[in-house]
Amino acid sequence: MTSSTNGKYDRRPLIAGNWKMNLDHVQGITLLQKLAWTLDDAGHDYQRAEVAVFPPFTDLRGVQTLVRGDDLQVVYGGQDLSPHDSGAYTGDISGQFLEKLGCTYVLVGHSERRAIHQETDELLNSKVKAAFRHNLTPILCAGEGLEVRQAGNHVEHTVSQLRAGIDGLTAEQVGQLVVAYEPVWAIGTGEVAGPDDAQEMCAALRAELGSLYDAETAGKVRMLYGGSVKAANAGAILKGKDVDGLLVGGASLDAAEFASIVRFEHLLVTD
Ligand SMILES: O=C(CO)COP(=O)(O)O
Repeated sequence: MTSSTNGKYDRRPLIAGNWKMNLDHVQGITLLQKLAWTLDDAGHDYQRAEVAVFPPFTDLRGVQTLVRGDDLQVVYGGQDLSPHDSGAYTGDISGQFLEKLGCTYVLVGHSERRAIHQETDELLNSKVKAAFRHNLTPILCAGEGLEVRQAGNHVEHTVSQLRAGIDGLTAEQVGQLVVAYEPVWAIGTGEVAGPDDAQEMCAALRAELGSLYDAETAGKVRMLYGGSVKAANAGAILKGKDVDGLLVGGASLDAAEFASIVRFEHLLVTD
């Protein structure tokens, strides 16, 4: 991925910051303001690389107000959503509410949701469908743990998570999807999958979509890599031709670091 037009298909690079359970709504606004200023000062062209943040739910209203008030081009989304639209689901958040708050995206199936909350592929499939019902673009996360990687079954494992997550979607929906490959062993550990690993998996995921749907549909899907991404390694990972962006955790909490990931020179090459 070296441009905003990846060959025949227009896959605008997406650099996404997952804040996880960090930053209260005041801290969140401060970070977003700083990020926007830094990117503006650098003359960032959002058409060349889209920038998204995923704050905690309690920050979203403040983020919406700031984005609207200051006319920011940064987009945002929820870190999760309920498979249901409303009702007696204490503690859950409906896609309907996220849509009302101006969210563009929603993360589905982050490995921390899969591991800590035991979310199954079947549940995640209903969350993906709930996202589409509320005009949110799901970012479906998939990736293997260390044991699976060591056994050499990482491609099969991750591809099967993707297959289960998109069960029953139309080709039109799949074409809008974003998929994030996040190897669990590389999240928050400082271990990064090598650029070749990221490319191998993104290509395998795309190939699977090609065989389940068709090449044109698969060619539209943006594939992100996530796991210990920093400004120092972002460029090498983004060189993979099937890697269309990054899902950044820890480094997205530092405005300057995240802005330099967004601004990595490879994103700015014109073709
Ligand atoms: O889980 C991640 C993003 O969703 C990756 O987190 P880190 O970048 O902190 O490893």
